[in-house]
Amino acid sequence: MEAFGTRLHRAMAERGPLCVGIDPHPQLLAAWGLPDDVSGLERFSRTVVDAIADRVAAVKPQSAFFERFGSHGVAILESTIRQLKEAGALVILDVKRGDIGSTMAAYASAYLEPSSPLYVDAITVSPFLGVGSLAPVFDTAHKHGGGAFVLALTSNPEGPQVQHARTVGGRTVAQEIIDEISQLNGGVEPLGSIGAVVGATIGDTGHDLSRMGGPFLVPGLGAQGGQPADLAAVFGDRIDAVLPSYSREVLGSGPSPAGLRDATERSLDACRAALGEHR
Ligand SMILES: O=C(O)c1cc(=O)[nH]c(=O)n1[C@@H]1O[C@H](COP(=O)(O)O)[C@@H](O)[C@H]1O
Repeated sequence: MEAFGTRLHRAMAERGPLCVGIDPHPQLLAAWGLPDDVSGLERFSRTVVDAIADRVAAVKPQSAFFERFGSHGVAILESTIRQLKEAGALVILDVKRGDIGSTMAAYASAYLEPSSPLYVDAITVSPFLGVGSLAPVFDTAHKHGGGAFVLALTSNPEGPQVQHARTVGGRTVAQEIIDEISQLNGGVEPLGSIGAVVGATIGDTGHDLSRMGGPFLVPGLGAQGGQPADLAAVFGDRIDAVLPSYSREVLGSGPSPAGLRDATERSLDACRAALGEHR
C-alpha cells in the first residue's frame, strides 16, 4: 500500500482539505429522531456515509460512540469503515490509544494490520506514556502504508496544563512530541505519514511546527469555537499540511442528506478560503 501521507496529500488535492467526524452523540441521535440504540447508531452512520463519504478526503469515526453499544456497536463501526473505504474516503479512526510494549503492539495490529476487521488508514494515538511507547504503531503503519496522528496540542482547555509544561531540557512537552514526530517523518515528501493533532482553538502558542513533515489533524472547528480564519496564526508556513476536521458542525445539519452535503460544502469552502492560497 502506498504511504498514508502520500495518499492523504492526493486526497486533499482531489477532494479538498476536509475531514468530517462521525460522532453519534445521544443528543444528535435524538435531534435526528433516532432511538439511542444500535439501530439508531446504524441509521446515523449509514446516512452520513451515503451523504458525504464520496466527496470528502477523510472521515473520522469516533470509536467511543460505537463502543458505547458493546459488540453490536463495534460491528456497526466495522461496517461503517468498510462503507467509507468503498466510497473512497480515507478512514481515520479516533481511538486515542496509548500503552506500552506488547499491548501497544496489539492496538497496532487491531487497527493497522490489513487482516483486522477494524483495519483503517490511520488512528489517533496518545503519547503521554512517551512517544517511544508508540513505536509498534509507527512500525505497523510504516509496513502497511498506514498513518497515525499523535496528540500534541489538543483543542480542550485542560490540554495546556500538561502539553505546555517544560521538560528538563526546557522545551515544552508538546514541542518534544512534535520534534520526535519530525524525526520519524524524516523529510519524506510531499507529506509524512505520522501526523500531529493540533486544535484550531489553541491560538499562537509559540510552538515551532515548521519541521513536522507530517499532516496536522485539526479538530476544534465549529462547535468548539475555532474558525478557519484562526488557522494561519496557529500553523504559519505549515498551513499546507493542515487537515481541518468538523463533527457536530456538519452532523447537526442532518438527518437530511442535502443538509449534510450543504454543511460539508460550506465547511470546505470556508477551509479552502482560509488555506487556499497556501495549497
Ligand atoms: O483527536 C481528535 O480528533 C480530537 C483531538 C482534540 O484535541 N480535540 C477534539 O475535539 N478531538 C475530537 O474531534 C471531535 C470534535 O468534535 P466536534 O467538536 O463536534 O467537531 C471529537 O471526536 C473529539 O474527540
